[in-house]
Amino acid sequence: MNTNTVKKSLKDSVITRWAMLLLVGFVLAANYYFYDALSPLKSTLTKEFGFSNTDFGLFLSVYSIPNVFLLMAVFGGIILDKLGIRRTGFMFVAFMAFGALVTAYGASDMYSNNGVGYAFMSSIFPGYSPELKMMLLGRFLFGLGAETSIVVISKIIVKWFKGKELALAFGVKLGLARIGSALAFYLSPILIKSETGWTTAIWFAAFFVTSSLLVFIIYMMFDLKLDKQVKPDNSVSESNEFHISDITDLLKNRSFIYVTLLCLTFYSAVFPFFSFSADFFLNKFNLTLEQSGKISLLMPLGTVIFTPLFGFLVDKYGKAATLMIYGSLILTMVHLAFAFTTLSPYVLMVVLGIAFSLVPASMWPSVAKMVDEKRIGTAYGFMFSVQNLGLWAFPLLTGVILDYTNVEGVKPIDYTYSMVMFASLGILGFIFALLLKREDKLSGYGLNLPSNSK
Ligand SMILES: C[C@H](NC(=O)[C@@H](N)CCCCN)C(=O)O
Repeated sequence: MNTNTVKKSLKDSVITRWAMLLLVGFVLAANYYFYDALSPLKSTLTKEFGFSNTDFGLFLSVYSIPNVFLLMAVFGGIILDKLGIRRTGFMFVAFMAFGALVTAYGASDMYSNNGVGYAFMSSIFPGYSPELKMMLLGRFLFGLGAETSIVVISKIIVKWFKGKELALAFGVKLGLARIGSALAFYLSPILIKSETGWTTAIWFAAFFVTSSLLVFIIYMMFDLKLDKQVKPDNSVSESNEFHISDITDLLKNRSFIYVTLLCLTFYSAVFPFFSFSADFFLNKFNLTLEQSGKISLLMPLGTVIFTPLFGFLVDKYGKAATLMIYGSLILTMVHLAFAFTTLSPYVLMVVLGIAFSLVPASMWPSVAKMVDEKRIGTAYGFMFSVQNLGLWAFPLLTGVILDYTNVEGVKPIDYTYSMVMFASLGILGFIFALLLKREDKLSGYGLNLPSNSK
């Protein structure tokens, strides 16, 4: 046997690795679809179950509770680095599907007509409707599974693409996720009008997530095959002991701290805003639900094009640290424009899509430069838990601000103060992006260098 022969594995085949990306992209699209599917239904939930702005904010933010207060994304990342992609992925995608089904059940007539759990939910916290409580439980379980499954998918991308087209792959992966969000804003307002009742919109979302579990099982077969090729005797598993120093080392790494804080502030100014955006356009520009839903979906649609494009540019020319600064600045300007001008929301949402491509396309592959691949699950999990603090607090705060600054039942709802809050988060993100770039000169991770030069 010629010992100089370099053994080819599945990931050396361009077609196979991009096919893997499509498989896990489907799982991610389903995840994002469900996350956003109820946002265009805010006014329907108010009509059907009497949700206030705060109730709606609570419903959005309960997604993050397991990840912030039970540190599930951190534990998920540690479990991932220890148990490996297949077992961890299966477990958390299954949680996500179960949570989605419970949410849909909570909104269904089956449940309202004294279905399983109705009596119990009626007996606790009587200030909240039984529907809201069951839906909160479902979204809690969904969030528990959804965040760690994004960590798993990020690790899958690093596994197949590191040293190759990593930033482009992250960009395409995020593009697929955003197609899920865009579809949600497009389809939900249509599905609520369906003959089978408005809850069809939620059931459809829940079945989409459930189907993604089957797709993940298909991915697992390829993952197993790759592991057998890369570790032929299969005796060395992916598992790895976790040491507390894995976390303390991350906390001592200033670049990692800045990127985590940027992640927290930037995403807190995007996802919570996005969840309220259909209602915001409806109120500020006096539009119908369908019109405002269509404006909202311009942002994720824009990112479908721009994120892979910026990913490609980051791979080829670098400049990730600089692009994160521009992204945060643009984000701030868009929120200020939403707050104080009547500039076309169509244009502003596309510009927001550019900001929301610049930062993610640069941020996630940059982490792979700062952290060893064996610890990447822990690192992404940690970032997600911190970020979820924002995804928990800011939808809630938005709802509270809206209820506080508006008279109940009076339309249109004024969003100015909420938009100022989002713009302030953008400014903080801008500061952390500047600090990250400065730190990179000292640490030498080469965040501004092309992907394959590090
Ligand atoms: C990769 C990144 N996703 C996240 O940061 C998630 N923790 C939050 C997802 C919440 C909405 N689905 C992204 O989408 O850029």
